[in-house]
Amino acid sequence: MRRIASVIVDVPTLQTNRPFDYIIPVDLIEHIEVGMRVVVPFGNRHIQGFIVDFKEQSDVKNLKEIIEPMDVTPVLNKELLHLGDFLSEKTLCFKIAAYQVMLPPALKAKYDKYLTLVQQEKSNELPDGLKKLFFYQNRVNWKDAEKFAPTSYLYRKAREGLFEVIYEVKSQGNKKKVLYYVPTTENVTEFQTKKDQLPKPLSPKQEEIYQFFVNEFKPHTVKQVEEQISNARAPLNALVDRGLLKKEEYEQYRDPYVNREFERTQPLPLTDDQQKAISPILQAIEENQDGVFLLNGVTGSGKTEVYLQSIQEVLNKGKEAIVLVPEISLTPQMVNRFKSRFGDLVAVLHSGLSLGEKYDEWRKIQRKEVKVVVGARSAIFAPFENLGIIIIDEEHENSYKQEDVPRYHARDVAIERSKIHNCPVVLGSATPSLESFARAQKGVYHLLTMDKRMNQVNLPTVEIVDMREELKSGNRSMFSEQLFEKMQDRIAKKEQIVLMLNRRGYSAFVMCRDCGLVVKCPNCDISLTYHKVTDQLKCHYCGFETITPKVCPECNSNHIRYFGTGTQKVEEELGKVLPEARVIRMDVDTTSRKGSHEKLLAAFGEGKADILLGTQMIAKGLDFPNITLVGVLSADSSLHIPDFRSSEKTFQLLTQVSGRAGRHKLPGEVVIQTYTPEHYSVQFAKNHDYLQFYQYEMMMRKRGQYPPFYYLTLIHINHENVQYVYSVAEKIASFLRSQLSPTTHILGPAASPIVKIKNKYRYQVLIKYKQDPNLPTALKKIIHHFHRDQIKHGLTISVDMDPYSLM
Ligand SMILES: Nc1ncnc2c1ncn2[C@@H]1O[C@H](COP(=O)(O)OP(=O)(O)OP(=O)(O)O)[C@@H](O)[C@H]1O
Ligand SMILES: [Zn+2]
Ligand SMILES: [Zn+2]
Repeated sequence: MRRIASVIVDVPTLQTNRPFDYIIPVDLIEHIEVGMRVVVPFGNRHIQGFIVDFKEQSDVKNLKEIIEPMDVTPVLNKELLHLGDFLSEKTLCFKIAAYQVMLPPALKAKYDKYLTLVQQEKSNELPDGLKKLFFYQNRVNWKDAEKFAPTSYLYRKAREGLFEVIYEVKSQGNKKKVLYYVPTTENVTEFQTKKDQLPKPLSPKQEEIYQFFVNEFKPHTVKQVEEQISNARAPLNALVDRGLLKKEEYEQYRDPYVNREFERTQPLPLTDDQQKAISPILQAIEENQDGVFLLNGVTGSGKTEVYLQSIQEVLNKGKEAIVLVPEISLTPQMVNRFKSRFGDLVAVLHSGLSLGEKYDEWRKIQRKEVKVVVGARSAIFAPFENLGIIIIDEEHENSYKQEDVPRYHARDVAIERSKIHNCPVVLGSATPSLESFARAQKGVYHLLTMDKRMNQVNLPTVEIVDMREELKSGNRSMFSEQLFEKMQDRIAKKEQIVLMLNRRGYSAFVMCRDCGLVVKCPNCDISLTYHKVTDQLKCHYCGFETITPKVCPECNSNHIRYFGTGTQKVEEELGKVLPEARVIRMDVDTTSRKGSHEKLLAAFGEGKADILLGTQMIAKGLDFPNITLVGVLSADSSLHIPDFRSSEKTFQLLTQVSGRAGRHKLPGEVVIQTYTPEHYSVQFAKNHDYLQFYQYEMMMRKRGQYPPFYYLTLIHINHENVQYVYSVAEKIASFLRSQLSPTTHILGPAASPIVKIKNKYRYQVLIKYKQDPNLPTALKKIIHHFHRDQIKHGLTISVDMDPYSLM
């Protein structure tokens, strides 16, 4: 008899990072399963927790009882619970944080629980009160339902499939409601009586609609009525006035792609290159072999088709697939390729969806209504139970690493899941991360190469322009002569242009020309970003906002103005020098509204603009046949970020954006403007030479003792008092020196590149090591030791076992 449940409670502290035992109430014993969430008493509160195990007995006396289950079916299956342990080991996070990150955010927010009646035909079996509730609504609040039926009855029937339990996030934010016209009586007979008792007869049109409701006695929308009766709105409202109908709003099932039609595509005959690349993948699928394939295919080599046909094989075997793409390239273009091939079998998860939409997509996965998930990082936790492949497109992207707790990398989770499911992982990129390529070179990953573009199309020719020379020869514009001439040429030929402003770690700021003051955030050590539309200055770390000062706060000069070649400024300049060009601008400002990203790209795809101007968000994934020119306005700004990966990032960005040109029949050209033309990132990008870049960069990494030669761990220590931060950081560093191997390097403590965020000073200790078995224990000891100070004094110590941002 399972009498006792072990529960991980939702209190993220060191003391609670272990299961607590609770008694299962007798009437719930048959409903409760491992992986469900429950409400339990904890101290004098009621909190959430996850059941991780059952026990016959407990060593603890006076156990409390579980108050109620929150789920009808487990939200975490056995595998996901295991992944939770894996995450908590690997990233040193609390278990509860690991479980939470695997669930859609709607399940973490405050919500109401509803029931919907799935088996309509059985409505007669319902207890009377409940029957009435369902008569009027297609969903009933759980609390209301409990007034008419015992809780255990509701759970039992839900498990039998009579109801479905739905969680509705309480915030009104993004709910989609639809207006229904509802009969005001309980049944048709009363409806007819009520009509007969009306003082005046119905008009012919009203009569028609009345009959419509008699025939189908349930709530209808205007649209539903108008499928049979035209111009129904006015008479419907008249029937409301006359008391036969009432208006009610219900929420709709939200499918973000519901009104989109996808033309079905068929598999393309593969080229020889694609054939060579896919066959070991298909073999691994066939033989249920885990293993990692690194698909290194140049831009436009047809990697997507390799993914699609691998997935087809997986589906043929009755299994499921996860495809991760970077958030920013979750463009409709990418999504369409999967939807067009696999139709309704595809669920899409990205940050543009509302909480409710995300939850709906997640439920489709859980209920096995879909077989393929295309999504950003967190889609790696899709609750599939029969995975046949995991694909990570643009595997070099930093966005696969989560910067918050739990600080996991989706690639690591993918590999862990592939071992459980005995399925392959495919990492695809034209510019793989150094770490992955090094593993492939060592034979840890299986390297697959596609070094030619589709249909013998050449990679675009790349011209490097030294902007220092331009300036010397008197060109003060932001466009070099070469780029400007080519832009004129393309506009005349009605071909399209992509202009990228490399803004990594760089944005418009306000500076005083007299005293040099840059306006900074009062809470954070970072310059405020200028937003032209609102004429405001904003902090990207803490959200601080202020209007732009008209005089310098330091010296009172009125020569204060905004700097930085922001996209807005380029747009203005284009308006002056190429007034005939139609420009679409894409940056954080123009894409902040839901769906705007996709609208802008669609417009560009339809040829409604000559120039697509944007930040690095336009560098990836776009596949438009008419783009024949790519211009990069400032190749170097990403080179000067204090990060050992800045050369790699620059090379990747330049190669990716170049890859947008000349992908189909028309040949492509690229112009890269730079102040450091001699830099190897720029030079190797010019020749599309990944291999040479790799070799050179590996040499640099070896010299600097950076990954992939060394592993890194970064500890951040934050507090309002700078002396206190420093002394804690000192203690941590010297403790580590006493514990770790002599071959491990401990750098710091040092002030972080961003010294202050949200009024907290930041110090860091960086650990570089090849192998250090004592490291996890030493780190855990540090966390234990400072635990009290963290809670009491607002100290924060964060540990990142694989940092991608060293700021
Ligand atoms: N076997 C094939 N036959 C004909 N066309 C193909 C084939 N495979 C792919 N294509 C087409 O080639 C183009 C480039 O393919 P795709 O976009 O997949 O490249 P990619 O390798 O993902 O490039 P990037 O890394 O730049 O995104 C697409 O328009 C695609 O439809
Ligand atoms: Zn000044
Ligand atoms: Zn700030």
